[in-house]
Amino acid sequence: MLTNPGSKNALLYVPLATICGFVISIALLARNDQINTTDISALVVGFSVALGLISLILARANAKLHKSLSEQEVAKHTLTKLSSAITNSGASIIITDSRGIIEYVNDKFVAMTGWTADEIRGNTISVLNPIESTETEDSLRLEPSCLGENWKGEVLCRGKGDQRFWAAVTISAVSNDCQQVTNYVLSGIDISDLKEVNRKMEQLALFDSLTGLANRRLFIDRLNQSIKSAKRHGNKIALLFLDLDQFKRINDTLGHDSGDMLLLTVADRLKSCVRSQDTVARLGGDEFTILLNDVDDAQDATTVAKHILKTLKEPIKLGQHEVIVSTSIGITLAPDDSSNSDTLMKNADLALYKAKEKGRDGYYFFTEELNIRAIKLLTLEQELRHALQFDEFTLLFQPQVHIKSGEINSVEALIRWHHPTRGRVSPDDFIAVAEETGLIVPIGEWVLKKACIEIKMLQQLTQFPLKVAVNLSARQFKDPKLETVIKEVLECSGLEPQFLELEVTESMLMDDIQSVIAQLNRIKATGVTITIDDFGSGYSSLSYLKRLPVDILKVDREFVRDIPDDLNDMEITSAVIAVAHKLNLKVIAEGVENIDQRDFLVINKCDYAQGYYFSKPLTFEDLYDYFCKIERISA
Ligand SMILES: Nc1nc2c(ncn2[C@@H]2O[C@H](COP(=O)(O)O[C@H]3[C@@H](O)[C@H](n4cnc5c(=O)[nH]c(N)nc54)O[C@@H]3COP(=O)(O)O)[C@@H](O)[C@H]2O)c(=O)[nH]1
Repeated sequence: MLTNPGSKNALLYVPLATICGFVISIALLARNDQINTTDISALVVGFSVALGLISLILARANAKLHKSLSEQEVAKHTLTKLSSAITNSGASIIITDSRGIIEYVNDKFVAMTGWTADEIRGNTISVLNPIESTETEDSLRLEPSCLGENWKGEVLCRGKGDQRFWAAVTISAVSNDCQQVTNYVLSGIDISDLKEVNRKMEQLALFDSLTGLANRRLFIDRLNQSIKSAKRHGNKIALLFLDLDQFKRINDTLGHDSGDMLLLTVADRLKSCVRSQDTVARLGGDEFTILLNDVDDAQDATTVAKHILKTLKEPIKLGQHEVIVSTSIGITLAPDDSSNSDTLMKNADLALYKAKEKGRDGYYFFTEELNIRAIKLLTLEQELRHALQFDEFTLLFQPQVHIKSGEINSVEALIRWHHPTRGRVSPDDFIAVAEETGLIVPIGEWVLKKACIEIKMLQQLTQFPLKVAVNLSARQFKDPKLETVIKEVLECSGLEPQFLELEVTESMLMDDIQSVIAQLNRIKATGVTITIDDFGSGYSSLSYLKRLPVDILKVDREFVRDIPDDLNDMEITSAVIAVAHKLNLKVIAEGVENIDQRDFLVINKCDYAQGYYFSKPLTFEDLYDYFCKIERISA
C-alpha cells in the first residue's frame, strides 16, 4: 500500500502525460487531411513522448516510494533500539502523563523500588515521595517548566515497603505541536551509597567522633550565625567553656576506655541541661563548649551553669568503679563582652582559667580585668623570651649547712631576673608564667647548666667539695628529655653527679605513681641526688613516700616559720624528721631565721638547715669570698 503522499502526487502526472502525448499526435495529424506514414510517425512520436513521460514519472514515483519505505524501516528499527535501551537502562525510567500519572516504568525501576510495573502504573508520581515529606526541594514534583530545560535534582524516594533511597533525578517534559505537555519522562539513579559516604565525611568534618557532639568547626560556625542573629534581633547569647576537673586523673588511673565512657556520659548530661536550639560541642580532650541562644541576661547563663554543675556531680558508673566529676565553667556574653567569635572563645577560656584558679567546681564570668591580666601575662611571656636570649638571668646561691657542725654542705641555686626597666624581678613573679607557657623548660635548662658550671668553677678555685641543689619545675620533671639534659650538662660542666641535687616538689609527685617512680629512677640513674622540696605541703602518704627513690626531705618553710610558738608545727616537723630517718632519708629544714628554730632542729636531729639565720642567697662572688674567708680562718 502506498502511503507516501509524494508517490500519490506522482500518479496524478500519468494521465497528464497521456493527454499530452495525444495532443501532440492530433496536432501533427491536423496539419494533413489524410492519414499517411508521416501521420503514423507523428502518432508514434506523440505516444512515445507520452509513454516516456509516464515511465519517467513512474520511475520517480517508484524511487520515492522505495525511499519512504526504508525511512520507515529505519524509524521502526530506531524505535526498537530506543525501547530496548529504556527497558534495559541502568537508570530507572518512569513515563507519566501530563498529570503525573505513571504510565510506564522500566525494569531498573522495579529492581530499585520493589514495586512491579502493574502495581505502580496508574499511581501519581507523588507515591514515590516519603510520606512525611512536604513540598520541599527534596521531593518529586512535575512542573511544565521542565519543558525545554530538564529539571535535575537529588531527591529522597520511597520504595515499596517504605524503604528509603536517595536518587539523582532528571525530569523532562514531552510536548505536542501546540507546546502542551503530554508526558513527563523521569530518569533516576540510586545515589544512597554516595549520600552515605558524604554524610559520613560531613560527620567527620563537623562532629566529634566519640560523643557525636558538634566539633570546634561546627561550633564556631553556629556561634557566628548566632552572633549575626543576635545582632538582627537585638538579643543576647552566652558562651560557656567547660573543663572537667579530675578527667586526667581518671583517664590515667582507670584507663582510656573508662575515660571515653566518662566523656560520653558527660556529653549526654550536658545535652540534657540545655534546650534544643542550644549547641553543645566537644573541642577535644575534656573541653566542652555550650552556646546558649537567646538569653535575657547573665542570670539565665548562671542558672544553666548551676544546673550543669549539679548534674555532672551525680556519680558516674565506669565498669566496677563509680566516680564523681566536677567541672569548672567560664562564661562570656555577646554582645556585652564582644561580638567576635574568636574574642568570645578567648574570653570564655580566660573566665574558665579564673574559675579553676578560684578552686574549681564553679563558674566565673569574663571581666575586662581578666583581659588586662591576660595581656600582662602575654607581655611577660615575651619579656621572658627576651631575657633568655639576652642573658638577663643570674643565679644566687643560698648555703645549706650541716646543722651540728655549721659547715656548708651545699648551696641552693636560685634564679634572679634583672629586668632592663623593672629592675630585679622575683622568681615568685615569673616562675608560674614560665611554667604555664612552657618557657620554664629552656629557663630551667639554663639554670641547671649555669649552676653546674659555676659550682665546678668554685670547686676548682676553693678545692671545696661543694654540692649544688637545683629546683626542677613540674614541666621539666615530666620532660622525657630530662635524663639526657642532665647527662649533657654534667658532661659539659665537668661536675661529678654526686655534687648535683635536684629538688622536686611534693605536688609534682602526686600524679600516677608508676610513671613518677620510673622518672625518678631514670634521674637517679644519672648519679645525682633527689630531694623532695616543700615536704608536708602536699598529702603524700607514708606508704607512697616509701616507694619513691629519693634521698632527702626538705621540710616546708611553713612549718619552720612559727617554731617555737606553734606546737602543731613543732610536732609536724619532729614527726617528719623521725619518719624520714626511719626511711633512711636525710632531712633539711628551710626558712630557718632564728636561733630558736635552729636549736629545735638540732634537738630533733635534723641533718641540714637553710635560711636567713645562716645566710641569705649569695652571688657567685660573695660565695667565693665566703669560702676564701673560711680558708683564711682555718689556716
Ligand atoms: N623552678 C625553679 N624555681 C625556682 C628557681 N629559683 C627559685 N625558684 C623558686 O621560686 C620561689 C621563690 O624563690 P626565691 O625568691 O629565690 O626564694 C627562695 C629563698 O630566697 C627563700 N628563703 C630562703 N631562706 C629563707 C628564710 O629564712 N626566710 C624566708 N622567708 N625565705 C627564705 O626561699 C626560697 C627557696 O625556696 P625553696 O626552693 O622551696 O627552697 C621558690 O619557690 C623557689 O623554689 C629556679 O631556678 N627554678
